[in-house]
Amino acid sequence: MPARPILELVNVTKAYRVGETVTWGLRGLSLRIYPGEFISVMGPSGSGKTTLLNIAGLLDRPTSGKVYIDGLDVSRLRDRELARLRNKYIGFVFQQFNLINRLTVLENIELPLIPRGVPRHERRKKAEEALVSVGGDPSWLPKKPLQLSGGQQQRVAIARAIVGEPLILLADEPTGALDRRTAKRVVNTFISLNKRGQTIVVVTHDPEVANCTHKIYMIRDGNIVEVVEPDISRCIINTVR
Ligand SMILES: Nc1ncnc2c1ncn2[C@@H]1O[C@H](COP(=O)(O)OP(=O)(O)OP(=O)(O)O)[C@@H](O)[C@H]1O
Repeated sequence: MPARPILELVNVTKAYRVGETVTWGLRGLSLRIYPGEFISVMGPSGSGKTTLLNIAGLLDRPTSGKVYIDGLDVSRLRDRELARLRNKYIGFVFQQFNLINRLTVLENIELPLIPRGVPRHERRKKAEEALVSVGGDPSWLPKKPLQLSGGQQQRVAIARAIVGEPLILLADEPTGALDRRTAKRVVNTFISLNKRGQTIVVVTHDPEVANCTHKIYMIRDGNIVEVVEPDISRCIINTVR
């Protein structure tokens, strides 16, 4: 295992204040993720999984504690610097697809490549490759997201997350909206991305998805309570159902 984690959370808390009420999303969580790892996070509803991904993905800041990306303390960075790091390091698949409905599928997928100055024809090629690799069809490219089914939209969102070859892919319930056959394809995509070195963190309620990863972090009340060894024979791609 390389010495330096690609992502490290140290004693991270997150408090949500609504009026007088404070809800704790995370309560002093620490976590290290090394390059090439493929991990999953499971836990009951409200345990802090989405909060964890938002903080790890630099979409939100902790109330206290430290977040390091590739050894860099991101706590003091301004929003613009955070956004730059996010574009370079992180691909995000959201529970709700979060596609931009007035843009075409192609325009959605190529978005992360625009700040990097990738020429138009190359953006198109990479976008098409990313879409096909997650089981999508090139005929979707000129369409608007709302002309596609929910499962198709989620595949577009995954294509957008991987098109820029991020160092870390963070996925929040990536198969939740997909039928089983499509879910298998998406998990296969994650597995082959990981084999090519992609670091992946997947939040999932589905044990058949978690069992395809290398390590399962169980989270409860804003903290990791257990690390479980997956059973690969119970990975969705190895089940006949
Ligand atoms: N924006 C917010 N404002 C107030 N409380 C919030 C906010 N976001 C999350 N919380 C609270 O923080 C805690 C953790 O929420 P989080 O969404 O991270 O859980 P989760 O494990 O992802 O849940 P689920 O599986 O239902 O998506 C919950 O008690 C939740 O109500």
